[in-house]
Amino acid sequence: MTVKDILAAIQSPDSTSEDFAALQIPESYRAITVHKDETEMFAGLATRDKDPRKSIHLDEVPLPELGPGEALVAVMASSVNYNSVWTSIFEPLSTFGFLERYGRTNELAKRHDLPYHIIGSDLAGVVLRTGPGVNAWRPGDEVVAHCLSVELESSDGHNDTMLDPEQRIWGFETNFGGLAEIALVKSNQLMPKPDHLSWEEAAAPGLVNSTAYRQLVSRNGAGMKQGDNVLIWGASGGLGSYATQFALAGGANPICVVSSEQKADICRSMGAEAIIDRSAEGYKFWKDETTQDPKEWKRFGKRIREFTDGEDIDIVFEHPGRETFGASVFVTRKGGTITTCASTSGYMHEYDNRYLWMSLKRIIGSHFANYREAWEANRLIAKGKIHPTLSKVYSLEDTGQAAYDVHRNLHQGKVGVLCMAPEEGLGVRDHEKRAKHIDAINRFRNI
Ligand SMILES: C/C=C/C(=O)SCCNC(=O)CCNC(=O)[C@H](O)C(C)(C)COP(=O)(O)OP(=O)(O)OC[C@H]1O[C@@H](n2cnc3c(N)ncnc32)[C@H](O)[C@@H]1OP(=O)(O)O
Ligand SMILES: NC(=O)C1=CN([C@@H]2O[C@H](COP(=O)(O)OP(=O)(O)OC[C@H]3O[C@@H](n4cnc5c(N)ncnc54)[C@H](OP(=O)(O)O)[C@@H]3O)[C@@H](O)[C@H]2O)C=CC1
Repeated sequence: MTVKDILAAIQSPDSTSEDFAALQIPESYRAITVHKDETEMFAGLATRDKDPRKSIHLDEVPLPELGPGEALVAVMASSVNYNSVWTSIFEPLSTFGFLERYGRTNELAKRHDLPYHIIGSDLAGVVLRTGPGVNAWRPGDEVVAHCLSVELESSDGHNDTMLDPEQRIWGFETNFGGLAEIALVKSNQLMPKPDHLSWEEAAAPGLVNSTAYRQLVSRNGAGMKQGDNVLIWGASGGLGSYATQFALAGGANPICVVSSEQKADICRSMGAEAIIDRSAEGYKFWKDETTQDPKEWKRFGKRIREFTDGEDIDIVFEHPGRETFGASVFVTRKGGTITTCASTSGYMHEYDNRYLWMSLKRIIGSHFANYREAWEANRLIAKGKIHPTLSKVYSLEDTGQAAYDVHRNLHQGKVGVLCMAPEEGLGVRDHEKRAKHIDAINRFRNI
C-alpha cells in the first residue's frame, strides 16, 4: 500500500468510511523536517541571513505509532506559518528542546523526541485511522486540524484550554506536523473541512485565523466591539489579513499598516479605507539601536487621527514587537488595549510606561486560541464570513523556498503547500457556496 492508493481513495467519489478503514497505511511517508545535528548550522549569522532553504529537508520518515485519542490524517495540503520559519532558523530556541521536554513527560510522548522534527501547524486532509477512545471522527472524514495540543490533566486548563500547563503547538512543540503526507494529531484538534474550499484554501487559515480571533475578538483577547478603531500591523500578512477581516466583519474600523502600495491595494480590496504605508511614510521609531523617537510616535498618531476624525486607537493588534511596540502603546487611547501575540522584530520591548499607567491602558498577551475559539474561527470560514487569504501555493519539495519567502516578507497573506494533493483546486464539495464567495476567496491569489 502506498500514498498513491490513499490518494486514489480520496479522489474517488464512491469511497466509503469502510473503504478508508480497510486501507493499509504505508510504513513510511514523505515529510518536511529539520535535523537535530544541524541546529548550529547558522551560528554567527544575523537572523535575516539564516536561510530556511538550507535547513529544511524532505525526508522519508517512519509512520508513528497511533495512541489513544489520536488520529492519523492523510494531508492533502498544509500552509507555511512563521513558527516554521522560527523552527528552520533555530530561533529563538531550537525546537528540539521542546521535543525532548515533551518526550520526558510519559511513555507515549517519547515518540516525539527524535533526531528530526516534522514541522507544520496546519492541515486539510482525510482521517485514515483513529486511536482508542475516538468516537467523533471516522476514517474518510474530511477535516482541518487546529494546532492546539493539550493534555487537560490539570484543572488549570479546564476553563480555557490554552492555560493547560502541558499546552503545546502541534508541529512546533510536538513532532509529526502537517507539512507531510501523513500527520499525527490529537483527535480533538480535528474540525470539519469547510466544504466550499479546495484543500489548499482550507489549510491556509487555521493557525493565523484562530490566533487573530482570540487576540482581537474573543473576551480572552481584546474583545473588539462595533465602532472600535483597530490598528493592525502587517494588515495584509498572515495574522493581519484575518484581523482586518474580523474588524470589518465586526463593524470596527481597521487602520491597516502595510509596507507597499500593492499591500495597500489588497487591504482596500478587503474593504479597508484607512491604510498607512509605513515604507512610503518612512516611520523610524528608533533613532538608533537603543533610543526611540517619541516625535515619530506622534507623527504616526497624527496620521491615524486623520483617518478617525481625531479619535485614537481602541485596540492595537501587535506582533512586530520591539520595532513598533513603543509606538503602539503611545497611539492607544485612554483605557485602550494593546494585544500582542509575537515579537517578530525582537522580544525585548521598550515603551514609555507613563503613557500606559497615566492613561489606564492595558497590554494583553495572547497565544493561539483555545479549543472553542479555534472551532468558532473555523466556523466563520465554513460559513463564508471570513475567507482564506492564500496567495501562492508550493509543492512539498519547495517548502524551503516557501519558508524563505515568508522569512524575507516576500509573500502576501498566506502561502500554501500541496502535500498529497497532486494539483490545486481539488476537494471542493459545495460549488454553489463557493460561487457566492469566489471573488473574496481569490482576492490574494497570484499577487
Ligand atoms: C501558534 C503559533 C505561535 C507562534 O508562532 S509563537 C512564535 C514562536 N514561538 C516563540 O518564539 C517562543 C519560543 N519559546 C521560548 O522562547 C521559550 O519556550 C520561553 C521563553 C517561552 C520559555 O522558556 P523556557 O526555557 O521553556 O522556560 P523558562 O521559564 O525560561 O525556564 C524554565 C525554568 O525556569 C523555572 N521558572 C519558571 N518560572 C519561574 C519563576 N516564576 N520563578 C523561578 N523559576 C521559574 C522553571 O521551573 C524551569 O526550571 P528548571 O529549568 O530548573 O526546570
Ligand atoms: N502567538 C501566536 O499564537 C502566534 C504568533 N505568531 C507570530 O506572529 C508573527 C507574525 O506572523 P504572521 O502574521 O503569520 O507573519 P507574516 O510574515 O505573514 O506577516 C507579518 C507582517 O508583519 C509586518 N511586519 C513585519 N516586520 C515588521 C516590522 N518590523 N514593523 C512593522 N511591521 C512588520 C509585515 O507587513 P508589512 O511589511 O506589510 O508591514 C508582515 O507581512 C510571527 O512572529 C509569528 O511567529 C503567528 C501566529 C500565532
